[in-house]
Amino acid sequence: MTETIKIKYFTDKIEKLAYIGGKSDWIDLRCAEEIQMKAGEFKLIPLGVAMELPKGYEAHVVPRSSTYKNYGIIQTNHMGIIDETYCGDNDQWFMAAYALRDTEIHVNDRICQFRIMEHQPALVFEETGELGNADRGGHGSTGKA
Ligand SMILES: O=c1ccn([C@H]2C[C@H](O)[C@@H](COP(=O)(O)OP(=O)(O)OP(=O)(O)O)O2)c(=O)[nH]1
Repeated sequence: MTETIKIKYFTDKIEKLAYIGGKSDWIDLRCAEEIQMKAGEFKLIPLGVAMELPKGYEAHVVPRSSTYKNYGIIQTNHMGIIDETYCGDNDQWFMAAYALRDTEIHVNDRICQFRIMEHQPALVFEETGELGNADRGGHGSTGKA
């Protein structure tokens, strides 16, 4: 099964997105402008694209495994969530980045990746004084080994 994503590019300086099945079906995203950051600096890095996702889907954006090694940045929100409603002509995707060292990122560098996910079902919260279940325990309660 395939799904279609409408995509608008904000620059012709980045390569077009490519879905490559097999090795990984996450799609790499590219830096859309020349970026210079000092250690300790935060920046919203434009990714040069806006998209209309398929109906019923959202997108999740995470760094590539090599992003920290190559560029010294981490993603401040840890995972970017792109809502289906983020589909306006000026709704450019960005990566929220914090630099741990002075760094340069060049146009077209692949800095993060995304996949789409179906929305979860609609949820209602039903308040109760007791859940009536046995406690599982958390925070390492199953031990180390
Ligand atoms: O890493 C990200 C995270 C978000 N977005 C865009 C898409 C998303 O739909 C929108 C709003 O994101 P979110 O809801 O996570 O941000 P918020 O801080 O809760 O702002 P809002 O009040 O706009 O919901 O920003 C990105 O481009 N990259």
